[in-house]
Amino acid sequence: MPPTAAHRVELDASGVSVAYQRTRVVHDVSVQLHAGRVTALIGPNGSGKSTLLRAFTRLHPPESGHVTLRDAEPVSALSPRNLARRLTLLSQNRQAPGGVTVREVVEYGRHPHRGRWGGGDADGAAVVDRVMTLTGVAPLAERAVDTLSGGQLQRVWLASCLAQDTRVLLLDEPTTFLDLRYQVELLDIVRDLADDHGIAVGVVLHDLDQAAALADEVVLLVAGRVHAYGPVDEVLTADHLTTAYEIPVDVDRDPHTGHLRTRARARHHHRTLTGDPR
Ligand SMILES: Nc1ncnc2c1ncn2[C@@H]1O[C@H](COP(=O)(O)OP(=O)(O)OP(=O)(O)O)[C@@H](O)[C@H]1O
Repeated sequence: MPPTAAHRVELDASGVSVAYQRTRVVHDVSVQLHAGRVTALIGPNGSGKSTLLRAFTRLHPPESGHVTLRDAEPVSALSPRNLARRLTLLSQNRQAPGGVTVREVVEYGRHPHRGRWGGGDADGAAVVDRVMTLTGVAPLAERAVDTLSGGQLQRVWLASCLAQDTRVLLLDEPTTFLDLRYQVELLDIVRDLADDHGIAVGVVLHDLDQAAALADEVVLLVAGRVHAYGPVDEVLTADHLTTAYEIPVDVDRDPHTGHLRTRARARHHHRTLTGDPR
């Protein structure tokens, strides 16, 4: 179902273009993230997904276009502290700091809610405990983060983002490094945050079936431009995906879940079917 008036716009990106040095890699992209909705950003490697998320947070300010939050507040005008109260980004390849515990990293997520001298965050301890339990990192609380596995660390970063308690949650390939169980659990957590807490989620995913199962809307980027944008069924079509990924993609519906299912056709399928021994 398309977003309704009940789904307020939490982040509105309009005509956003982004460049590295002089090379423009995102071209005139307009996307809205709505309260209680999950928007998946998909597209081939290098199509601009991460760059776009970074532009939303002004880590990489757009060269043109506008990014505004609820009530038309421009992201560019907010103080770092106010911005950190409004949106958070779980980015790829964060480096684990040395000599810091899991609990300290998660507590760091509360920084925009603390007063100048570190006090004034009455809910902080409860929020930190809650998000550590939610993400399954509570048993690791006193471990040094630089001793964790990739998947454990990814969940700590997620907990730290959730501790920020923002209306907009941006996730860049959050299932990377996670084993099967935690991939499913993370996607469940994200869906619950949208459904139960009205969070607006923008998430970069490479797994198209995960996007189909999780998202309400999908943005398909190709070479920095929006190739298709809309409800899952309208974007995850064989035509769009075959054009975007330049490989034949079949789409059908999982009879058990009702979600769309995608399958890229490899050349060896053809050889197997035709009995070609090469
Ligand atoms: N720091 C940088 N300096 C110069 N060019 C960059 C930089 N970071 C990314 N790019 C280029 O910008 C384009 C978009 O990259 P981006 O990382 O946003 O794509 P992506 O869709 O997230 O890719 P992937 O799926 O591989 O993570 C690519 O051509 C990339 O090479």
